[in-house]
Amino acid sequence: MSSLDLTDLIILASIAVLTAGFMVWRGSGSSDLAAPRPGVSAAAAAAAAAARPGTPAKETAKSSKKSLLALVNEKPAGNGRLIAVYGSQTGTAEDLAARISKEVALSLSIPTLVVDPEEYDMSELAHWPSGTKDVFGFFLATYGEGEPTDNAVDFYSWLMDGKGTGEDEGDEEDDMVFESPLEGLSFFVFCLGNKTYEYYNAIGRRADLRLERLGAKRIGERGEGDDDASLEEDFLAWKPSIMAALGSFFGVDASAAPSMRDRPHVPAFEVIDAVDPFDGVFHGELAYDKPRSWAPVPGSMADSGDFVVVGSHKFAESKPAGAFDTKHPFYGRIVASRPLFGKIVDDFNFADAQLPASNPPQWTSSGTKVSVKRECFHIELDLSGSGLKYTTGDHVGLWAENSPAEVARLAKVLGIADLDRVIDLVPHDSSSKKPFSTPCTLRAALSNYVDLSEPLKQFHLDVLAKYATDAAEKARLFDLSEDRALFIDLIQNGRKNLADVLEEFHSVKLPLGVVLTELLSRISVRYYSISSSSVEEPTKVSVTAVVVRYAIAQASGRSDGAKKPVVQVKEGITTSWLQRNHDLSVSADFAAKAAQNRSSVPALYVPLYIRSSNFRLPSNPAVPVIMVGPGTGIAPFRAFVRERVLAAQRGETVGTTWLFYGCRNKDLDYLYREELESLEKIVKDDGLSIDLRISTAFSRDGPKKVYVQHLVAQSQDEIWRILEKDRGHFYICGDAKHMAHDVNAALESMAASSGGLKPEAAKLWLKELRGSPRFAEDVWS
Ligand SMILES: Cc1cc2nc3c(=O)[nH]c(=O)nc-3n(C[C@H](O)[C@H](O)[C@H](O)COP(=O)(O)O)c2cc1C
Repeated sequence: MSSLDLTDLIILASIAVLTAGFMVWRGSGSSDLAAPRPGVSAAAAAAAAAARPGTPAKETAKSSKKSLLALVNEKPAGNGRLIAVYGSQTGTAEDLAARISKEVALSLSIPTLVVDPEEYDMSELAHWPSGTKDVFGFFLATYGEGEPTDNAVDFYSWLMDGKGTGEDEGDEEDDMVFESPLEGLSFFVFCLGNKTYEYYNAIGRRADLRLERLGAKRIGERGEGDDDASLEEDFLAWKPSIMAALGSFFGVDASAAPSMRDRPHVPAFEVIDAVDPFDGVFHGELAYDKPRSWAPVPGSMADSGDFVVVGSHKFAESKPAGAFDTKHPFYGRIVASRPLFGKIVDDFNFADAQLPASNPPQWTSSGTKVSVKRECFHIELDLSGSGLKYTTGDHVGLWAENSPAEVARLAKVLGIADLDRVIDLVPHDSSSKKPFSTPCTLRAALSNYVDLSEPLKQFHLDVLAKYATDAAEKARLFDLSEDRALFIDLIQNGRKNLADVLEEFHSVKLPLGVVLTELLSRISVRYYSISSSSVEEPTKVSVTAVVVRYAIAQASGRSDGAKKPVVQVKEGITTSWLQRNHDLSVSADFAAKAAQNRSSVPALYVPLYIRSSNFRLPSNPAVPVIMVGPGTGIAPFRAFVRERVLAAQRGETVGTTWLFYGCRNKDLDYLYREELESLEKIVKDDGLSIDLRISTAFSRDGPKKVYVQHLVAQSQDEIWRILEKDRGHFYICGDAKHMAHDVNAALESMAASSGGLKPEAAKLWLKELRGSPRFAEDVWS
């Protein structure tokens, strides 16, 4: 097997995960505090209490949004403010909004506020008083087919049609329905998107134009970030222009501010020993007002065929009433789990790097070669008791946990001796919201609340420099924070996280508050295409996940560092956590462990949420379907195929059900092979009324690489007939950048050769098909 470059690997390994997520902890935290412990000042305790988010997020969802206009009165009048609004799913837009705000506060000494539009009544923008000299900065990500993020849906819909119905696209006639034009508003926009998607940065662009048309005053050029190339680079290139525009808007000369090196760092939060809370301590639960207690209930889990059935106890939560949502995930139990790959590795060659003396368990090495284990799991999660429902084709969101090994590594470099210490957070500025539920143990904070796997950004190096006690280390960290090429070479290319850098720079002594709230971001939700059918298994969802795992060479960041880079294996936070859950579920002593009553979240109970999608089977099973889903792109199609075979077993007439699947080797990574072959056999043996076809492409089994788009091209006459004559449906799931792009190209050339259309007409045909309900894509890049 040849070696892969990092981009290939990340694409391969992240297949089936649709990253998304947001504001997990907003609205959590108890409003009650017991008397302070000795050693904790009453002021600190009061500040900690004040920082608890007051309004539970659920209430927000019930349209009791906070008044945006109330913010006008909250801060003393002066030079105005920057109010940074973010539409974010996986946290990038939120992070950029916070970074600009911090820089404006530091360089321009202008007060700032970061606003989640889901929490506020954004329609009050129409009444924003022009005398405030405030600026609104909108950081808006685009998803799906040009859609806003979940937390920006209401705001965007209001902005586009003035009514909040989202039915219009912000046309001129919609201007009329606005209660008043937005003349009082000054604004700028930064768009977050990815060029591989058809609707690149659609939301930010539309919002920018619409704000202007409604009379708002744009104070600086729109920024556009492309996640396919480097969103961070785009942001850094845009930032100076917007800082200059903000400086002139506020009438502040930023060049008069002290240089970054000379500015002291002011921690956003301080960590204190927790005030004894009578409500208890959070042990990693997400987004609840109070810590939860868990009690085992008798009875064993149902057997599920040939799957491994895990444990025999079920825990009931002392659960919060009401519906679950992304801010209040349900804890579902992993009830079955099985590996899907044979013995398979990815090889990496490091000609001039140093391999560690002992190999971690997931890899072997010989000479200059490192072989990393590839793993893929089918994992089933129990929804019973939650009231959560799903439809085949939906996504399930999961919130992962950091690995205990990574927690221990970071604890060691930070000098944390007691991970069971119960802590609370005290904000520097009383309006700052705590990023996660407290009081909690340090173990919970480092395991469940902050993401230890994320590579550091360049501005983090400036913070580290300020806490370095050794002069040479300090100077080097400042250099790394200022010299982009040096940073890319020595930090970014090695995807170094906080522990990696702290292991090199020993003199950095970081306050815990800075670590937990500024250098590490919260663990965000990752969405997976559900691979079970809701008709067949209404109270269980399954995911199909490849573990993200790769070897990387890390060059030393120190000025006096070793010449040879050191090889390290990195793992994705969510998929490696799924793998650990799998290992635990099959471990011999698990049942005994699971039987213990626990105050923390019991093992194998995972926070989850169902997100509905437009990826749907036709309601009439007689309508033919063609599905293209290589790798873990097969996930929703496993469900589609099972559901259609079930319909045939129930006596219904089912149309052509044609799956195009591709992977490397038939015997190693053909996902659900046995299951699919057995379904084909059932169809044949029982004479079911379904035309089930499975076409496979194995890229590494033969002399020539064969991919799904080649199979589509080979069958183009038949596919053309199914789509045009039989009005069949066409689905694609998997990698957006290469596979989906190539399959679309194959469809266009099919329209020309099988359909006899001229090139322009073939283009138009594809465009119309893509815009019709007979076409759906569930893709990621
Ligand atoms: C499932 C998925 C769908 C996406 N759809 C689009 C899209 O239609 N247009 C676009 O420009 N970017 C799209 N993106 C890219 C995101 O907008 C981009 O990664 C952005 O940085 C995410 O910001 P956030 O972390 O704040 O949510 C998509 C990303 C994912 C994971």
